[in-house]
Amino acid sequence: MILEIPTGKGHHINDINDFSQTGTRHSVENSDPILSSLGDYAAAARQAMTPVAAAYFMGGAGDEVTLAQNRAAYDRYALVPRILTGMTGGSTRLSLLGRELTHPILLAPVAYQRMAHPHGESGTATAAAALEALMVLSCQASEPMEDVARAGTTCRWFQIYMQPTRDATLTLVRRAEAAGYEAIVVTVDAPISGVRNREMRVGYELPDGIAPVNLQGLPPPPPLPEGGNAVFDHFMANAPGWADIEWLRRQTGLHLILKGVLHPDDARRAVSAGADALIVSNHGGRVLDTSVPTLVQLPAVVDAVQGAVPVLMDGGITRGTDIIKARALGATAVLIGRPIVEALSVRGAQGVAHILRLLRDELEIAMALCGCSSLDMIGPELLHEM
Ligand SMILES: Cc1cc2nc3c(=O)[nH]c(=O)nc-3n(C[C@H](O)[C@H](O)[C@H](O)COP(=O)(O)O)c2cc1C
Ligand SMILES: CCCCCCC(=O)C(=O)O
Repeated sequence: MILEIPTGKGHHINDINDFSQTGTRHSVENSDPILSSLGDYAAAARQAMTPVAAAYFMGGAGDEVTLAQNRAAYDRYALVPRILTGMTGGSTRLSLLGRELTHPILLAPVAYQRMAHPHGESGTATAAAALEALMVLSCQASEPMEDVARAGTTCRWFQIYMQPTRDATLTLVRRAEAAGYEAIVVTVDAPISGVRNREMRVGYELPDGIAPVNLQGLPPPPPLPEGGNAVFDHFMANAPGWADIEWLRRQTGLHLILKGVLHPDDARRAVSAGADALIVSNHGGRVLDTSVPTLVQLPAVVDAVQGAVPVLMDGGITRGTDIIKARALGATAVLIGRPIVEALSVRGAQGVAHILRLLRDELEIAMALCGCSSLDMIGPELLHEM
């Protein structure tokens, strides 16, 4: 399936072989094997990416236990489908923070997408808009947030890490407001990078020409004091706390979403602090290895917030049936991370559009086969825990 996607820049993306200045090691021709699942794209991405880019985009922290278990958690549940339910008027529609969405598949914030392909975040945004998928842009994007917002009308959530100073955080938020973003997603599970052994083994560093352009000009962390501890006195010297979330809540009228919530007590605290939604996430197993798989922890967070705010989740989603299972355990919507950059590296924006189409199709087919004509019909009674 070849998709022609308007880039928003007056031409169509058809040159999938322009791999200059990226972490992609060879071109992928249109005649390459048919890619029919997100797993097929992951396998193709292993060939398409340089070892350095693959270590960054596909790796996790430590022994990658959480990375593997995020995915394995879906296989612990079998589906118990219902029959003869009728599907008239069926759809995957939902409402989320005042927006009507045609399906519950969001694009997670993923940094440095131009390292995967020159189409970068703008290409992803174009594909997301074509497939009506809400996209979250990383503050560590390799393109200016204003350009990406222009490239795709569904790129409307902006992710931030709390910066070393409140002024710097506000600078990002004000830019996002001005660019038309509707939500600030604050990632709270990575005040410091995890132990990325896979990256260390290949000597990972950003290639020339790829940079976190939206952070340029903002103050770096304070220097390491003489005799100080690198973790506590340098990287974590200005680590954010709940007071900073409450402060940020007062600074902006945009929706405020906390990403990286796993403990039910933190979920309750986030709601009290004014969060409009939560994302159950362990950063795709990239930060604290052996942290709990997200699907395992999702029900506790859903139970803790008692419907006060929508609970989204990410981690390991590659199949429509995964989305059904997440939804059955209380997720309003899901996000995908690695599949975006895997598809991008293989076929640029066309690849991203294709995996979104594949996942939407799989979700619709799985719903139909489970006897669910709407997302609201998906409940825990569909699951058998093995
Ligand atoms: C290469 C890469 C870069 C990421 N960059 C960010 C980021 O800048 N901000 C953020 O909040 N999460 C980031 N994440 C985490 C994702 O948003 C998401 O939580 C995770 O990828 C979901 O798991 P999945 O990859 O199994 O779908 C990144 C993930 C990957 C794989
Ligand atoms: C302090 C953690 C920075 C990580 C930046 C990008 C990211 O979230 C990821 O690679 O994962």
